[in-house]
Amino acid sequence: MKNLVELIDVSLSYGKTPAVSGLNMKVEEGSFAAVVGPSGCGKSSLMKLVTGLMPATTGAVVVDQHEISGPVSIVGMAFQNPNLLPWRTTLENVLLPLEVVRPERHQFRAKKQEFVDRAMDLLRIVGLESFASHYPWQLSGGMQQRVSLCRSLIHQPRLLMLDEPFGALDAFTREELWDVLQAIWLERHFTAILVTHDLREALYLADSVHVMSNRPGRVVRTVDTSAFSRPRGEQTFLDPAFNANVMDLRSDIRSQRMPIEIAPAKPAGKA
Ligand SMILES: Nc1ncnc2c1ncn2[C@@H]1O[C@H](COP(=O)(O)OP(=O)(O)OP(=O)(O)O)[C@@H](O)[C@H]1O
Repeated sequence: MKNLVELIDVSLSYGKTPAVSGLNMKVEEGSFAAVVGPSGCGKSSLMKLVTGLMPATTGAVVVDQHEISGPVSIVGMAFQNPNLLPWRTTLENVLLPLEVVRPERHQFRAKKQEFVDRAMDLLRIVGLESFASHYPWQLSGGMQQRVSLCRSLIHQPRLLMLDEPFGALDAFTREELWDVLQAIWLERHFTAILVTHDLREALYLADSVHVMSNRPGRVVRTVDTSAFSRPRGEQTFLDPAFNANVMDLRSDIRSQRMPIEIAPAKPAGKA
């Protein structure tokens, strides 16, 4: 299988601050990759590099066999905040990218029924078919995030970038959404890169988990999780190998974290 994304010895600095350095990573077409690491290690910077929103300071970012030098068109993005437009229904929110992005915006009137069918099909997979006419305020946080996932896939991107998409949800809803995302991915088989702080989420969803070092970030270890059969579910959490992997990742990240310096307490009575 060919790589859809490849980062080759990439560095990115913000002024004098190096965010990532010596970053190498490969993501096979059709696979699901996750990126974990200590806070501030450069996970969001990696997202900006792969989508072409930020150019690499040195090194090369290759997407679909081409070294990129600007925003990438084959990508869809989903973030922690679903950012739905409150005056639009679920269906209208999902359709929004097709109304504003080329080439679909020029075909929107002519192909509207086809686009609506496409949106309804996505809403069916995430279990929201009967909420197509509801407004965001009539939906729970988890339902809004499902809509956001459908919106990020409506233009049929080959690459889906997910930046902490479930970070704001409660633990139960989050786990529910893991299965929703897994279901869409199993049906559509796009390539996915998920940035997350949640190690169980990374291991549950991905085929490979890339662990980043402290800033400036680089990949220090890649864990192959393809041994856990799909679809994953309750049985995966009960697998001792899964939990051993969680513990290993936890110790990887702990060893990367900056030590927190705690000033010694001043003796009582002294200013
Ligand atoms: N616009 C900027 N200007 C200066 N420094 C920046 C800028 N954006 C990020 N940084 C620094 O670069 C480093 C990497 O930031 P980035 O947001 O990529 O990390 P992250 O791993 O996504 O962080 P977190 O886990 O806290 O969300 C951080 O130390 C941050 O302080």
